[in-house]
Amino acid sequence: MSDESSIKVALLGFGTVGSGVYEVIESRQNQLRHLVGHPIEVVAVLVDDISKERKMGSHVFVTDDFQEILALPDLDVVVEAIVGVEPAYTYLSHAIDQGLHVVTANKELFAHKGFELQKRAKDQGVELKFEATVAGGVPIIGALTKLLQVNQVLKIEAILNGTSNYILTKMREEQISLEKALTEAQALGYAEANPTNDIEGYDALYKIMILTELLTGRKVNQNYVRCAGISTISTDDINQANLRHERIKHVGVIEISGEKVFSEVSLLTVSESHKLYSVEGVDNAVLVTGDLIGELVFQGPGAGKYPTASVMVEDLVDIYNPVSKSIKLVTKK
Ligand SMILES: NC(=O)C1=CN([C@@H]2O[C@H](COP(=O)(O)OP(=O)(O)OC[C@H]3O[C@@H](n4cnc5c(N)ncnc54)[C@H](OP(=O)(O)O)[C@@H]3O)[C@@H](O)[C@H]2O)C=CC1
Ligand SMILES: N[C@@H](CC=O)C(=O)O
Repeated sequence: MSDESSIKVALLGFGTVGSGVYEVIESRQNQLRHLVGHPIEVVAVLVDDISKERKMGSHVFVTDDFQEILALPDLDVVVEAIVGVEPAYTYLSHAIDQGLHVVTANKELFAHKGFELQKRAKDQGVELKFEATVAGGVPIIGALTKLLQVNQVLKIEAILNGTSNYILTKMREEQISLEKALTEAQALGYAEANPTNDIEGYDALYKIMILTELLTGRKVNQNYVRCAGISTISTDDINQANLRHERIKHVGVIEISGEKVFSEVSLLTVSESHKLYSVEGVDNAVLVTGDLIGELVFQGPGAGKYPTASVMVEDLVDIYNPVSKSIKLVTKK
């Protein structure tokens, strides 16, 4: 790539997340150019239904055929925000085999095929970034992989589904039904295309699988992780807990002791002294216990257009940013 040429990006998906990534890239051109030394340009978008009206520049090539994306000349990166394991796995495998870098937000895909994709990317010498797959806008993958490399992570306790936390908060604060709160979460762009994944706990389960794999280096079988969602919770349950100064939270846990690893997603009733008690609305929070550092808390928006686009564009910059790639220790004279 010459100094003048742009970094060419294809977006897979133009829903809540994909359109957010597009808008951030468009609106932060100067900053991105400064960070990576080149303009970043979205040249193509893959969607399911090409007849839908989209807010994007007329120069962007829109298609429902992934082969047309792969055939584009000089493409550098594929940013994926579509839904489910397939066809995303096939698309990203082909992209990697063609030498393209990949940024993904697709947790269902990454929980089931992250291992295979990472091996493929390593073999091809391309970058595969997946910060957006866990905890929305909270950069927990980067924190665990870049900032906690020396620590032994012993435990993670986390609220990982923004939609469930939003629903539980609204049910308590406004005494509305789960269904009504879910409709609001969908309108705000927090929920999955199939919201069963949120309220039955699968979305948080995928995130726990990804974190467990990251920490242990071992592939996780979904069937070995117990998973419960919030679908059975009523306002009555929430009010009963409230009377005891407790809150019901949807929590994923990972405990690591030597070779033993325990992971699960369940409902937890927490008292006021618990760090997850005051994590409200769409926020996620990840409590990390490291053997050297003790307990750390990472908290922030766990879903939504711009928080998710934020971490994806940071991932994109991280692939190219010459500063982060070339930090060297300076010897004092
Ligand atoms: N919403 C959020 O807060 C977060 C979502 N994610 C993940 O990001 C991904 C996208 O989520 P979100 O933007 O909310 O979902 P949306 O349903 O809003 O958007 C999905 C997009 O993908 C396109 N699409 C779906 N299936 C296909 C397919 N087979 N081929 C081509 N295009 C397809 C849709 O096309 P069309 O527009 O034509 O329907 C749409 O543009 C998911 O994997 C989700 O789990 C991750 C973190 C946060
Ligand atoms: N539906 C998910 C979106 C982000 O991962 C959630 O609510 O957390």
